[in-house]
Amino acid sequence: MEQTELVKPETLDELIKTLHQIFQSDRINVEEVQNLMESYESKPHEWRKYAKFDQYRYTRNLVDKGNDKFNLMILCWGEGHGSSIHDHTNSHCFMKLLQGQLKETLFHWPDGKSQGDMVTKSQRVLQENKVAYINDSIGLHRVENVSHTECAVSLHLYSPPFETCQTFDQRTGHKNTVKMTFWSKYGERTPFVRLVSRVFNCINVYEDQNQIHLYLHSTFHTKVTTK
Ligand SMILES: N[C@@H](CS(=O)O)C(=O)O
Ligand SMILES: [Fe+2]
Repeated sequence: MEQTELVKPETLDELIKTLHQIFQSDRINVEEVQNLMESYESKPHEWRKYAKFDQYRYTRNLVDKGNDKFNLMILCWGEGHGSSIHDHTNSHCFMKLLQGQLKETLFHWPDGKSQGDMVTKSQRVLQENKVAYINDSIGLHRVENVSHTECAVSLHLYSPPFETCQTFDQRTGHKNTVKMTFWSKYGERTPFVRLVSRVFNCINVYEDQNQIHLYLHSTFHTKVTTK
């Protein structure tokens, strides 16, 4: 496939600009995107504002909507955090390590007949600045920050964008459809129910594991946490 000469992006903004150019075309050259993302050298001060962590699980933070051709997001993985085994809803998925290390385990799709554990295909540890690629024809995966002392940050590009995926039970291969949400968008924490905030006359509502935080209107912003 034809490839334009790509200049190494010096900043995250330059990388995003070039991604916009590449994704104008309807045909995607996976190697080209992978090389481009790999050539950007991670500089924490450029992405720190998007990197919002949660205590309990990995977070998904939207960086750019790519003219609706792709979603670019930063995922933040605390010590021991990991994803369930999941698919990528017929999209391309590129994952670049911005900080730390992540273990990726690939699985075969369950065949629906055999009982028992899902079959592992391969496993690797991704190092800083490296880019992994997966789509549904390659298989399913689970990503984990196995470190007990270091967090990890990764940059994900999905094209076309998707909002639901399927997760799989490793022991049985049974699947569930799940909705995927953003912990923050463009560096701002995502309110979780706008309606609730109107009813309760509060500024924002955030869900955080099984706690709900209401930020109430008052001279001083009051935080109320419910169980
Ligand atoms: N695909 C996952 C992250 S990962 O485990 O590849 C997600 O978008 O949440
Ligand atoms: Fe994934």
